[in-house]
Amino acid sequence: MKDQKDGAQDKNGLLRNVHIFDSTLRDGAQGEGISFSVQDKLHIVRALDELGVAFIEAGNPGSNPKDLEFFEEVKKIELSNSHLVAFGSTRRKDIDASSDQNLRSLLAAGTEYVCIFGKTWDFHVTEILRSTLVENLAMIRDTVAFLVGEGRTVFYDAEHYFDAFRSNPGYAMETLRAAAEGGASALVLCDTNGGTLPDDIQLMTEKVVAEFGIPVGIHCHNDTGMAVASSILAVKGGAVQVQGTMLGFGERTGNANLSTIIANLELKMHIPCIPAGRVADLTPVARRIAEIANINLEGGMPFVGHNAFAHKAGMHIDAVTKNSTAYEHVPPDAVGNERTFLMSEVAGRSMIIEKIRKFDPNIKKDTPLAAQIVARVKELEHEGYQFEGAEGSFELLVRKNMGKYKPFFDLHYYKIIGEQPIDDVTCTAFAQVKIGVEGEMAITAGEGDGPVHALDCALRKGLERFYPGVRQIRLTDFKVRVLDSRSATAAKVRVLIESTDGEEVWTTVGVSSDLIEASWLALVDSFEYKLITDVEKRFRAYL
Ligand SMILES: CC(=O)SCCNC(=O)CCNC(=O)[C@H](O)C(C)(C)COP(=O)(O)OP(=O)(O)OC[C@H]1O[C@@H](n2cnc3c(N)ncnc32)[C@H](O)[C@@H]1OP(=O)(O)O
Ligand SMILES: CC(=O)C(=O)O
Repeated sequence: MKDQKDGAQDKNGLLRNVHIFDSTLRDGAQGEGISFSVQDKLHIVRALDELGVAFIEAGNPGSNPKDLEFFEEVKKIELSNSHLVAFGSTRRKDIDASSDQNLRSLLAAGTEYVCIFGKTWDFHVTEILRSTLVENLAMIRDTVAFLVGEGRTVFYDAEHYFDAFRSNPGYAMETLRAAAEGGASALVLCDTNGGTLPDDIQLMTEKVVAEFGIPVGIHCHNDTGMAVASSILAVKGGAVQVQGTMLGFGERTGNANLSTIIANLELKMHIPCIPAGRVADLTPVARRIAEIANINLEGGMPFVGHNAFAHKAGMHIDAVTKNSTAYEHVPPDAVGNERTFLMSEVAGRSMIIEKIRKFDPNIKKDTPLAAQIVARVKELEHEGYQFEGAEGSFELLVRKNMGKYKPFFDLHYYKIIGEQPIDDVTCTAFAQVKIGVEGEMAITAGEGDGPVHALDCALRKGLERFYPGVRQIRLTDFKVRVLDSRSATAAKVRVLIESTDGEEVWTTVGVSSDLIEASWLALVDSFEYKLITDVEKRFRAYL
């Protein structure tokens, strides 16, 4: 790494002015609820390499057999943009570096890069290591020198650097000097407890940058909610390596979120930190990593969340359709995300017009139809509907109001019989449905694990004969929300059903004071949505 102004070309010929050091697989794995299998780790390595982070801290080979197995497996992957880094601590006190088992494991991992953390804070040396300040300096110097002697490039993580500097600045600097003397290639300042504010981070980073002729890095935890800001200010203070985790995974409140940092460095500060053009892969990579980690990516996460470019207020939607910069700080596709408009009672005609254009590209904003649909949406939202997350039902509503909808079946009745669960029998409900399709009647029955499942089975059986496409529908989510809990059993409920046919995913909504009826309404919308879109697909294929 060189000076930020010059940029640095690594051995793959990539120019980066700041190096991103991803610790998702190490510090991220210390987050609650995160447990990566070896396969998960390999998938994440591929995703990060595709994004082009410079370094992937892949784990602690001295920690557990899973990390050891991972280091064996990862050798088989050829990386295009990233370098793997093995992580561990300085040698144990009062022994030779060469006989330290953890350091032996680090060498066995076979990575060119190694990251070593050591104690910077005098209090940690005496109270946690229970050693002397002099021995700690020797542990740092010996460890780095030993690994460098074995041909490794060593980054030195100064644990608790900022607390240490406040407590005993002279000793904090001595620890960094010990690492530099050992041959460290970067000094990384860690806000381990995450309690330092961004302006202090910048000042204390500047001091180290001025003192040592070695690249300086930053590693922030998010305990004050400012890890991203602190990392950015450290860069302003001269740091050229930023450590963090994708999506901010990590112990306690997490680590600095690299998806936010990368976007800000690239798009706001114009500091290259991943290969040119790759910032447009940020959202798909972030979502893939969330998927692998089995964590729900927060909708409101900057740049990559589902809501990062979702507009709901009518006036905002109107403005964005005229000129997106009116309410967007960057174009969503700059980070691989998408703009969405959320349908709700606070929407206006512009929002509706965008939806209607799918069916009639020539429609104008002042058409009475737009006002009619807005009024109907607002009326239904007043009754308890919510179309924001129910695009399927909203689309049917638009079609019905435009006269572009013909029902596929008529319901004559449905009946539910609840059963007490019997040992070894999973079905707890029975439903009967009578429908008519173009003059023909069908009475079908279904058993299910609960009344909605039973209704789904009965309706599906009735429709399959006429519309074989319904066999592809699978219900993937079912959510119930009580709308007025003060009315006890008479309260209205809103049911949202998510369905898929393997290609598309759609959500539908039903509202009633009766849970079964609300579920039925959402279920019928789901089937109708599938049927109408199938008809249209066939029609388009025919054309
Ligand atoms: C800030 C950070 O995130 S640092 C990384 C923290 N990550 C982890 O702890 C996850 C991986 N850790 C592990 O798997 C285990 O802790 C191991 C395998 C590394 C060590 O396990 P054990 O040998 O059973 O030790 P244990 O975890 O109970 O205690 C830690 C030991 O390391 C010592 N230690 C802590 N930091 C350092 C350091 N920088 N250099 C040398 N020794 C250290 C402690 O003094 C303690 O030794 P002691 O019992 O002689 O006082
Ligand atoms: C090294 C590290 O993870 C820390 O100090 O926070």
